[in-house]
Amino acid sequence: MADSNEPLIPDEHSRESFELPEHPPHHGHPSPRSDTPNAYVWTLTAIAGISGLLFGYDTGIISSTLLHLSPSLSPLPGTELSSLSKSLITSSTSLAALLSSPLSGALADRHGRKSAIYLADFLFILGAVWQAVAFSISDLVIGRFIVGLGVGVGSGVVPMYIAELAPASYRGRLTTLYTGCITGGQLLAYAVGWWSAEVFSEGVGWRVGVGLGAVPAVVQGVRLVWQPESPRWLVMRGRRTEAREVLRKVIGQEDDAGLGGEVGRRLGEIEEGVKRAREEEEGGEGWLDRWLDLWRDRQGRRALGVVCMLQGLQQFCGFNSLMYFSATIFSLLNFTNPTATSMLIASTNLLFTLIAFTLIDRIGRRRILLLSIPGMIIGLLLSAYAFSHLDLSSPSTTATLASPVYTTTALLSMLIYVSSYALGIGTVPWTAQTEVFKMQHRGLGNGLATGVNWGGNFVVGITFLGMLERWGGEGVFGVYAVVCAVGWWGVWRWFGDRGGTGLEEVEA
Ligand SMILES: O[C@H]1[C@H](O)[C@@H](O)[C@H](O)[C@@H](O)[C@H]1O
Repeated sequence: MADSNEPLIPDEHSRESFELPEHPPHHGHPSPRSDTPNAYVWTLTAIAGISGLLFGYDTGIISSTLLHLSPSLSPLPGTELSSLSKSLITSSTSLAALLSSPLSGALADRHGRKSAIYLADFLFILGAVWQAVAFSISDLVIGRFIVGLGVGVGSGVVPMYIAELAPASYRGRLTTLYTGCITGGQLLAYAVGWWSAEVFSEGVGWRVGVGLGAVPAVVQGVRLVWQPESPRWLVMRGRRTEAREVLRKVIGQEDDAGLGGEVGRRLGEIEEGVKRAREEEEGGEGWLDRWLDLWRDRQGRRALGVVCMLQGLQQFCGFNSLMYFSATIFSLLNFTNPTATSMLIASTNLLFTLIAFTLIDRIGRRRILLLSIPGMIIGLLLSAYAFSHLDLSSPSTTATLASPVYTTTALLSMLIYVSSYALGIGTVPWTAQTEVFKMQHRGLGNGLATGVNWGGNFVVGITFLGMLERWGGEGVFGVYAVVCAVGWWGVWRWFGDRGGTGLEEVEA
């Protein structure tokens, strides 16, 4: 159990106190090695990160798409799409991601990380084309569902793939780059949605927007041919020579044939980890066996609980209500250009994710969360206060027009919330879930935690508008503030920090 006397923000140098509860102690200080990634590792990360870009693009494009569907897909000419249709179109993607992500880990363990990314690309392309040529709402829902299957597989596998290629002391930064790709994809989607609506006629612009999602998937699919498998997966499959070759390139040193150099040392660590994983594996290799094995293992169970808590907090804090509906909120608040204002939110998300990129390995995952979640709570409470003075029932009420102080406060408070979110909880769960599991549980654990993420995403997407109608902005943001406060306590109580340690040390 976590020591209740443990300092809230432990000394930077006492990384042992960041351990997961009841995690076996390290043998000595896990001094981070200064193994700066070379150009090859950056390139591999960038190519893998295209999956994150597609995740962001395909979830972000829906906000502008919803505004322009009516003439072409309305059941009757001149009618608007119903809220139910809009909700189905929006949340079919997260529902599909929820279904596919838990399976992605087993797939990646059995057929390799690369095969899973290929599958995701195929689904991204098929789904994009399907949406672009949709002639009914159900066509569009199916297209968005297919894309969602791809998003689920990609988000379950890519952070793990990046972490398995990354040098230990840069792992946080490189996996944060993945989140940077997601937030960049969201911003890109807003920009493309705006541009395509300006340039193309009604009924065509949104098709261009959704169809363009196929392009990055084609680029990634082609470039993936030259991408290596993860060295850990190769060792797991007994393909030692290939693993050695990948490590040689990743480390950027000539192979020392086991003469004590970095390549031999890293390969030895991985082999040791795989050996231990095999010894510990009680059951067979099937999905159910792995699940039972993870569940029976005390540390595995706890690791799963902690990363599911983090992924749950990332979603139930309500952030994606802004990603999906900020344009709607800003038009209700009578902003002259709601889309541009939404882009401000998306840009802030991207900017602060990039700042997190520079901080995460230096400050540590636990500390960055403990410092940033209070910022989210302040932003949400300020939002609740501002919304309690605003009337959302009609876009042009005089109450709204007469309250520039409150609309400005609402916008500023959202910016405080988004920037604090992006610094910590928007990023850390993706990194943490690649770090806390033993090798034999990693694929499954990642997949399950990603499933929790998408479950939360789905729930927030489907409930937000209803809650807003029923409780008003002050009620919804108040609830999200309570979730954050409980989450802060959960992080303080249960979350350790694995920054700077080799993935194999999880086995130790
Ligand atoms: O890490 C990402 C990122 O924070 C995105 O902006 C958000 O939309 C996703 O749900 C989340 O998983």
